[in-house]
Amino acid sequence: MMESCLNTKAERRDQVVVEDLRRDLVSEFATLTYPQLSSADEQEHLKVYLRIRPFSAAESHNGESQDCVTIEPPDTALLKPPKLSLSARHSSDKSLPQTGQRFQFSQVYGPETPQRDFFQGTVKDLVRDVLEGGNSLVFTYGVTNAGKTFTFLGPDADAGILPRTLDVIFSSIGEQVFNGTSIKPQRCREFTRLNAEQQAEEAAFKIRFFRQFKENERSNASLQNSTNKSLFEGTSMMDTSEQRINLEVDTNTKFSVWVSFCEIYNENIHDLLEAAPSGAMKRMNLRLSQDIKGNSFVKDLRWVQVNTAEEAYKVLKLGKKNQSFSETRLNFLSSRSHSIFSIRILRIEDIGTPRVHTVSELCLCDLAGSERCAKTQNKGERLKEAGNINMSLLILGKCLNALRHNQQAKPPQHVPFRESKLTHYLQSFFCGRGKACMIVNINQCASMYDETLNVLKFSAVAQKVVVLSSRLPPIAPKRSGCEVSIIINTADRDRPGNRRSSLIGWDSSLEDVQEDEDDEEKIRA
Ligand SMILES: Nc1ncnc2c1ncn2[C@@H]1O[C@H](COP(=O)(O)OP(=O)(O)OP(=O)(O)O)[C@@H](O)[C@H]1O
Repeated sequence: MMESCLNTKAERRDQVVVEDLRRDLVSEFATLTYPQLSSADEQEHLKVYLRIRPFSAAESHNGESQDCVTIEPPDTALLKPPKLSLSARHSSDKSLPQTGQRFQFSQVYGPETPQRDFFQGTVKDLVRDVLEGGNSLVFTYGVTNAGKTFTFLGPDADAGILPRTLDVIFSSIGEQVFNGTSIKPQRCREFTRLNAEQQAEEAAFKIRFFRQFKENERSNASLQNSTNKSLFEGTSMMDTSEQRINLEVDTNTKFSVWVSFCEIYNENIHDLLEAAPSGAMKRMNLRLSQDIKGNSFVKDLRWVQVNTAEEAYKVLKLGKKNQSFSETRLNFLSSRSHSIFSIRILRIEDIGTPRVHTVSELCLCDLAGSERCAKTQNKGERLKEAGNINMSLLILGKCLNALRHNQQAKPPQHVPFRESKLTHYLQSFFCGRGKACMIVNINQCASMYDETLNVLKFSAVAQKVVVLSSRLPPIAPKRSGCEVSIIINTADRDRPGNRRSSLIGWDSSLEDVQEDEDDEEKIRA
């Protein structure tokens, strides 16, 4: 973790003026603490988009195409059981739909939808939001082999939402990239200033990191295995030709872009930007922490400053290489972990000592697919992975159900966010940190009817969840927690008469992040 510029805690405490501290905290909590929403809060339903993938040649050949899914544009899908499905054969079970069920979404995208249209209809607005200082979460949901990774990442020649997001961010920022290296995001909404030594460390990491990329390019050229090749080939950013977003900012406004990439694998969090250790060495487990506003963040996760879309894309590719994939019976390249790629944007007024105005985040999660173990015939490690994947998705479902319940009825139910790492991490996005959008992927195969029905039922609940989105004002001079980092790090901090003392108090309370005790025990064991 970055060091604060004040050296000792005692030094900080000496300077706290209690009344100032109280005033700062009151104004912070008045606007930030949910559920006491202020007028600046927005409430909207979780956006849920359905994407139906096309049949593969083998699926068509094997009679999987039985008109199970019909689209009723623009937002409805009708699911009918295939004639030969297990459910249809058990006609005595009256609880099973025999004529079909309709499900409504924010929008339904059919199998012929190009990646570009899908991106523009779903995620592009969230990219605009993050450039304007908002926070957003995008997550994919669906059974294994339904097209989540295709939608999220896509092949190099047909980029998915994530590479397109990177492209739009950098084409919109254009020349206004902040090339300085002295400011780094920290925790959730804070940032810190780096001293010369820390800046040199960051630069050295980046050189080492991108050197790996060159090495991969070389070894990739000699790869015989088509599985690995399809994942890791493509070393340059494709031209997605996405239209830039017009940002109305003056020439002194600059944007500093940082990315991180981690996975949740068997309930452990791994940094995908750290190379996987060789041999019997285990990956380091990272911990979830919370700032005092209740926002979760991964402690000690590596954030890399990227100045171009190509750099960001390389980070994505290298991280992907470290992710846990395996071949399963249903998907030859199945994600066995939930991967979380986060983009943080610091909007900076770059005159004299640069001042950070907002820290915003777009978090993109490609969730591993739920699966029926009988169908996948998984054993050993694959079975354990599947158990963990299914468990965390089940808890996500429970959380959405409880949120939905609490919005409709009393007494409120406990929302079990803490029962899985995934939901614990995502919690703040459902509780006021920003907007959330879910992408549901299905395939239309007759043999997947039961799973598809479950996914669509899950989506129907999600669609009704209301997400609270606190539109945080830009960082106000000498008031917010973020400003603290500037104040305590600037050279003029000892000038008499400023209100630094109360802000220092706020900062030291931010140091007091909560650790997940279970994790700590696990790591010790
Ligand atoms: N819209 C699409 N157009 C063409 N092919 C697609 C589309 N969506 C998915 N596919 C293909 O379907 C197969 C499965 O897709 P993908 O690997 O994205 O599934 P997944 O849901 O991520 O699976 P898992 O959860 O097991 O990782 C891949 O071969 C992919 O190329």
